[in-house]
Amino acid sequence: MKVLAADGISPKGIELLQKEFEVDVRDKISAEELLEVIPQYDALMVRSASKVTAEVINRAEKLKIIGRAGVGVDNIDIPAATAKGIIVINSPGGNTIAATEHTMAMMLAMSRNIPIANETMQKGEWNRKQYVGVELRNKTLGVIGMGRIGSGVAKRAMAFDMNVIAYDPYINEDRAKDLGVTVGTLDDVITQSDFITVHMPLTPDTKGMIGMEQMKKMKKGVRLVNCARGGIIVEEDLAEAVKQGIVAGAAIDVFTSEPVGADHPLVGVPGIVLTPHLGASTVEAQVGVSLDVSEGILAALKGEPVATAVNMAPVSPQVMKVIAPYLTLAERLGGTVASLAEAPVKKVEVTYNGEITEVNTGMLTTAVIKGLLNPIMENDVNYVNAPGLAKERGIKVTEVKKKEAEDFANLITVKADIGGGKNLTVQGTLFGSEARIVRINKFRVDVDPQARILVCPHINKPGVIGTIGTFLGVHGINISGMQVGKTEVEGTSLMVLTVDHDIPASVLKDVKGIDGIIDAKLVNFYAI
Ligand SMILES: NC(=O)C1=CN([C@@H]2O[C@H](COP(=O)(O)OP(=O)(O)OC[C@H]3O[C@@H](n4cnc5c(N)ncnc54)[C@H](O)[C@@H]3O)[C@@H](O)[C@H]2O)C=CC1
Ligand SMILES: O=C(O)C(=O)COP(=O)(O)O
Repeated sequence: MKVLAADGISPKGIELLQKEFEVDVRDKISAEELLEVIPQYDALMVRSASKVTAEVINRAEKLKIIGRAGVGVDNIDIPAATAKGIIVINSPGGNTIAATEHTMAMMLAMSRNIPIANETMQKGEWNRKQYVGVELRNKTLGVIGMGRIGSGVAKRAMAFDMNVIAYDPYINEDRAKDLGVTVGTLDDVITQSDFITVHMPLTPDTKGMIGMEQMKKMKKGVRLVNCARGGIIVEEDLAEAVKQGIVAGAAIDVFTSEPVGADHPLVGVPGIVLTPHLGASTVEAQVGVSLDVSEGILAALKGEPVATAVNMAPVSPQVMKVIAPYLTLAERLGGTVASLAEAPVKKVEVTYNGEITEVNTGMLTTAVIKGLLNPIMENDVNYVNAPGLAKERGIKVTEVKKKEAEDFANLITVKADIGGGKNLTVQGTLFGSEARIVRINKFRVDVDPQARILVCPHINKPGVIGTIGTFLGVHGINISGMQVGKTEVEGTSLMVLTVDHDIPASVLKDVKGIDGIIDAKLVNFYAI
């Protein structure tokens, strides 16, 4: 498989990927070049420079994952990627400290005139009078967006004896209060702050959130910081507000369109400190994001789920720890149902019993669907596209949780409605770390869901098992394991044979014709 690492990704993660894949490193790649080369690649790694548009995504032929070595994914067309079943991952925490510290650096640089003082001194001037600054102590800092970076900035600002007031419509107020932050409305932050810093993603809601109207309501002498995304503060309005003295100063790291040249409205305005999107540019952050995303790509290309996927329901590391051992089991239960079903599945009910019910099992249900659809779909089914594909095919998926354990400490039951009043049920559990199918319909079994199994309900009479063994032997198919499941239904049993070779359709048809065999279905776990 081939990976394209664009935009100057740290070599640390690339080295990790090179152990398994061919990696092409293109630190600078134009939009045209990206469009031209993308069909070759299975994975793409970017920072903020490359724009992964719908056109790029639709041009891709093999692309399975886009890794953003950083936080903001506004340069990636997520709906287009999701529609194509392409996983998009980022590194939500890899550059938090870097961006937090850069925000503090920008606030201090702006309030103490450091950039201009340095610039003039480098020219041989000694201007002490001209560059009198302001202190942070006892000032109010308004933080808009109290996520990872916003909280980090608030914490550090308090160490500078600033009062912090925050606005975030999705904030956990207890957490903010624990930090010692006052929670207010957007208007409170705008009217009460001496410094305002923004730390939210660029969305239709946040775009242009701070324009001339808001700036006119701000305190005299207010200073603004944007180390989040260009466009949250309207650039032309900010330039004008600083020129007119409505805003005393600004420190800006990010721009609506990057890179920025001398013609940008914020360039050359006295009182505005600019950096060329350096928030994440520390050695430590770049190693961190590169490793995070490379590990995610390695996992995704092996078909494993990635907790940092942004186009899937998020899964916390704590939940992931609980559910990870069950993912393969869930997928194989889904695959078993697909292989045993005589008619298209209309509804799937996934029931969880035992301790596992204490966490969000959404990803396990997605794993069941992935397993159910993979054997029957032309294209790869993954954690991103599985729910949408099930919906498209009209398969209704429900989840049931029952705290009480049944015969096993934890149990997953997949019940499929295959129409005509018929259901198919497969149950599985973990014995230690080993997956086991413990029931198929009414038959209690103990099957290792590996390789290939032949599932044969049959009449419980002498000779049936021997006949099938001999028949498969004649066709060169070796049996390496066998189980006979009990049932309350008198006179019938279920034989599950682990076979070392594929069974051609014609042989399978003849197996069904053996006296006493009710049915014969092959479950090929290699295809699930
Ligand atoms: N300059 C740089 O190099 C870097 C910039 N960033 C940018 O910083 C921003 C924040 O990053 P993180 O703190 O890691 O993200 P985060 O996801 O932890 O926090 C974002 C916060 O914004 C809040 N939010 C969303 N909509 C809002 C609204 N309408 N009004 C107020 N708050 C709103 C969310 O509730 C959340 O708490 C992102 O845009 C990211 O791209 C991140 C890293 C480096
Ligand atoms: O992580 C983010 O959101 C950033 O803005 C960092 O961008 P970069 O990777 O430095 O181009």
